Amino acid sequence: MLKLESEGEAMLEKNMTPSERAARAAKQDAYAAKLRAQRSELEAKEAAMEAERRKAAANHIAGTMGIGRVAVDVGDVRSAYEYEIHFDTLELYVPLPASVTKANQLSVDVSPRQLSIGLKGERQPFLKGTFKGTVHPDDTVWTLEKAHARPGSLELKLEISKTTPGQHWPGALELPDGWCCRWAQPPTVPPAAPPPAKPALLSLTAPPPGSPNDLAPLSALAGSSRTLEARMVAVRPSLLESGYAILDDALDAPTAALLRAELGVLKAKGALRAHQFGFKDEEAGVAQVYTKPHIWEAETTDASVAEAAPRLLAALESLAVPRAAAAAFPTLQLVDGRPLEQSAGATGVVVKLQCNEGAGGCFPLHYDNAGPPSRRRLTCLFYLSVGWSEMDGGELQLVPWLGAPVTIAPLSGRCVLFLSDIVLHRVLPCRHERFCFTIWMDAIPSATNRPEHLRLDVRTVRDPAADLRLHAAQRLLSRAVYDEEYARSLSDCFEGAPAVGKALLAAHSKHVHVSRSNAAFSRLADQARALKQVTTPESDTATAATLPVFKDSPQQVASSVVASSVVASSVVASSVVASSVVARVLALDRSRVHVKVRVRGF
Ligand SMILES: O=C(O)CCC(=O)C(=O)O
Ligand SMILES: [Fe+2]
Repeated sequence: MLKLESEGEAMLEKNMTPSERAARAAKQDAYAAKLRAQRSELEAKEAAMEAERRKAAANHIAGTMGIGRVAVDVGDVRSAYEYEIHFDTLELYVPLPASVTKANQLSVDVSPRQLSIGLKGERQPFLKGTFKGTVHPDDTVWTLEKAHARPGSLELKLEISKTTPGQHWPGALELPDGWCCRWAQPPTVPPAAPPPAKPALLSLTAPPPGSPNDLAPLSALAGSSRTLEARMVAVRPSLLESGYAILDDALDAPTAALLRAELGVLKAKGALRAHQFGFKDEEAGVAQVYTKPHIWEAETTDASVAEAAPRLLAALESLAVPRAAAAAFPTLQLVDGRPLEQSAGATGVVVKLQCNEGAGGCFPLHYDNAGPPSRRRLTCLFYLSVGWSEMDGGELQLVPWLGAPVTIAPLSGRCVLFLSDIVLHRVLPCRHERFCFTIWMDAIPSATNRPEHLRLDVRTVRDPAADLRLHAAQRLLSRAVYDEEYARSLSDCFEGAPAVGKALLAAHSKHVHVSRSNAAFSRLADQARALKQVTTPESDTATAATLPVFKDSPQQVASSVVASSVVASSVVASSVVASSVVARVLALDRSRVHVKVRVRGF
């Protein structure tokens, strides 16, 4: 019964008949019932909405229309990718290796169930997974954006349409078991912080007190091959575009000193043997084995090494150079040092330990892969000469095809990488004992010495500089083009063994003579020689005088300008970014200035 509030209503009720009063009460009851029904309907609706909201909130946490950061064990990388799931799209944000600056470096493959993202030319993608729902691959947009969490670097943004809008997705991608991002780089380093002055790639920690000259603990090297890989990735453009790259401080000072000491022990124990090489004397028609003066060597597989320096072997093994190089240069199709299938114990990797005696030990011009049966693709040299000075000699000289020779001091800790079948090189005479080790890495069988690398159709070579710059067929022309340089390097190296030197020189001249009997070949060689003379500064003559001190005489100013342009062209020619360039005037005459250029901070 409704309570009557107003005085007027009370008066009305007083004057009503009983039947009127009953009818009125029924009407009021019906109205109240209707109100109650309406209220409970409203409450039910609100409850349903609240349930919806709670469900949506629960789903949000589980990933539907949610966002997530997927942390995977990727070494230094904090997250593999981030995602946002919207009503009808999935957005992924994938951090990229520092080497990626353009979208066309990436290979992005989207199928209805799978995603794979990698660097073009690399065998393995760095991110792959199965979508937690299905997508329209054709309705996918991907762009490179500045990574909001890592200033200075880029990330890949993918917008992918879900096939069923509004569908619940419990996350974005299912990653394969044990998946690991292969390009690990350190985004944890705050971008504003200055990088460490010269981080060493590979470091054996200092020996614990009381165990001098101990190479343990090698566990300190765990992860250093990843650092080496990252530094190799950074020089990949230089290696692939100019054929060589230089990594300074690849070994830190204590590590280099320890390795050098171990090599010294090997030498002292007689575990290094004199360098020998086979050479077929065409006149005699038989292959002979000769000894190269003042060069002592051993391979790490030699029993003498395992016996004399077992810790050295363990240390070299721990540096994991082949694994890092195979991962950093996938287009070279290198083996990675693990035993090869079907070839009992062979790995395709050779590690040579070397000592050049100071009595002039050197190497004449050669390619490390001169043709079959060699499969060498990458040469990695590590120098160990503590306190090297210019007086000591023993520089490695690379001769990029028709380009300016690059003279590289064997500075302790320095690593030089070059393509074994494409970079002609020699070692200048040593005036001081010099230690180093070389790691040669083979490529898979079909990757080197292919038929087109072993013959030269002279009619198809239009521009001998450009066409053969990175082509192993340059080896066929090399002796004719660098005739005098081969001869000079042979004389330098066999000064102490004149009979051998004479035989080698005669064989070289004969080789050039025979190949030049083909007129087309000879023309091509001359064309290449002409180009070589244009691009090769005469850099290894006369006495040094420092360049930038000249200020007063016009001739001196002019010489600075000429020298600077030579410096600039050498730097460009060698595709190197230099932090400092030292140019030295070696000789000055009326028309030319001969400069020696040293580039630091590759
Ligand atoms: O000692 C060097 O710097 C390089 C040696 C070399 O070229 C070789 O062993 O093939
Ligand atoms: Fe070599």
